[in-house]
Amino acid sequence: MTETIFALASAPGPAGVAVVRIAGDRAHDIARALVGDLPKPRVAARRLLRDPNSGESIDDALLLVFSAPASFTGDDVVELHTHGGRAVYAAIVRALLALNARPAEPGEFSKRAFLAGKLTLDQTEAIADLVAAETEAQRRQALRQLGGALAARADGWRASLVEAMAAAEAEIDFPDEDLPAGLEQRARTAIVTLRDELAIALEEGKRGEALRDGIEIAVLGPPNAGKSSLINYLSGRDVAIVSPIAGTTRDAIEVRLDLGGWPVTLIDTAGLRDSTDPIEQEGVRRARARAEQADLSLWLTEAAEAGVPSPIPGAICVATKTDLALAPAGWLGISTITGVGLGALLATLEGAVADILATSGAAIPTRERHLAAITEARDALHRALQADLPELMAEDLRLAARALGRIAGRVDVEDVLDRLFASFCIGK
Ligand SMILES: Nc1nc2c(ncn2[C@@H]2O[C@H](COP(=O)(O)OP(=O)(O)OP(=O)(O)O)[C@@H](O)[C@H]2O)c(=O)[nH]1
Ligand SMILES: [K+]
Ligand SMILES: [Mg+2]
Repeated sequence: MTETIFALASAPGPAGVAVVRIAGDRAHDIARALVGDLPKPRVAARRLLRDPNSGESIDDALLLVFSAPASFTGDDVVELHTHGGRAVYAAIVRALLALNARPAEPGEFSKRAFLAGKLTLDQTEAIADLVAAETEAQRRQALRQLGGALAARADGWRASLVEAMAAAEAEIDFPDEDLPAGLEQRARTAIVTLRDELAIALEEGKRGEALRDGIEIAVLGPPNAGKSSLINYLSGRDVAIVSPIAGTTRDAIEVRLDLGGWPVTLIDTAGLRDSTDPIEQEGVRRARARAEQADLSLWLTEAAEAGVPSPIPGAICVATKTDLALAPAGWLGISTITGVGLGALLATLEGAVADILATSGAAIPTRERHLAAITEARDALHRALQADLPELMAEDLRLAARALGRIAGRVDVEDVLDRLFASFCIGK
């Protein structure tokens, strides 16, 4: 018996269409109380939605019915495609509450889908990532994971452990027998290969995680270098105050950008200089702190004064205001007034970001949770190779398999479920 839950599956209106999802054992009965007879499963039909108590019409809607187990959550599901007005939704909520359906908790639909075996745990995470994806690269990564690529890879790792485990178990069960020569060696080779593959996956996973979060680029330089002008130019908006007064920017200002498909946060900062103004000093302190956290830094200096090398190690050096003076050799020259050099700057940034984020396109780990499981497995394999008793080796191999099983949610799921799904939005 599953409780019947409901939620708005689309963004809150006003909108052309809103989708209300109802799932649970009484979903079909509840829908019948709202519309009368139900269409066949998976065949859309137009119905008048009525309040079951007053009989008053609520909306002219499209109805989609799914029967357990052939639905997203695995139980009976009804989708109401209504007009996307707030009052329409409010009236539907009143009717559903009166029919004893309950508002869904965040992530509850996905959680049910996982518990019904419709999706692996990492696939449910991929849904959350796909919903949150802002750029092409993020969308592709989430879609790969939704397709089950990561779960399949983790299952492959577990499968390759089986041979090693069988060898260790054989030594435990038949300690005095002549086991086939090379059995132990084969097991060791399998463990070493897997351990190295996990180490690579961990490296890739850092990129996978970074792609979910986006790359931070700090824009640094002396006062009046044109930092805020560049931020405004690249974002196409007037996000930061620009003025001829040195020390205009105080707080770090963040702008999210889609840089050729890569998610990037540009950070405008206070011009770096020694100042006696305590507020400006605080701005300079914040600028330096952000520069240290950032994945990439741009060092901007007016072309007329760009002889001095950048004090920020590894920064991309940009000479500004090239409409007034020539950029020195080795510096990227830009002018936000004429637009000269900005295409080249964007291309340079895109290349640098791609260097940080580009992955093999394979099923890479994307979350801290995945990385923790892989780290645990790698460490267990490392211990297994050092074990001098087959019992100890077998135990470490079991621990490694268990850790890898956690990625897709095949083992030990209870402790992660509530935390994971609570971070989803309602209706997912
Ligand atoms: N000629 C010319 N002037 C520019 C250019 N870019 C910015 N400026 C001017 O330079 C002055 C300073 O620009 P800002 O963008 O405020 O410089 P900033 O580096 O953010 O300055 P602080 O926030 O004070 O550190 C403004 O008067 C801008 O209009 C450019 O490409 N050419
Ligand atoms: K300024
Ligand atoms: Mg500024």
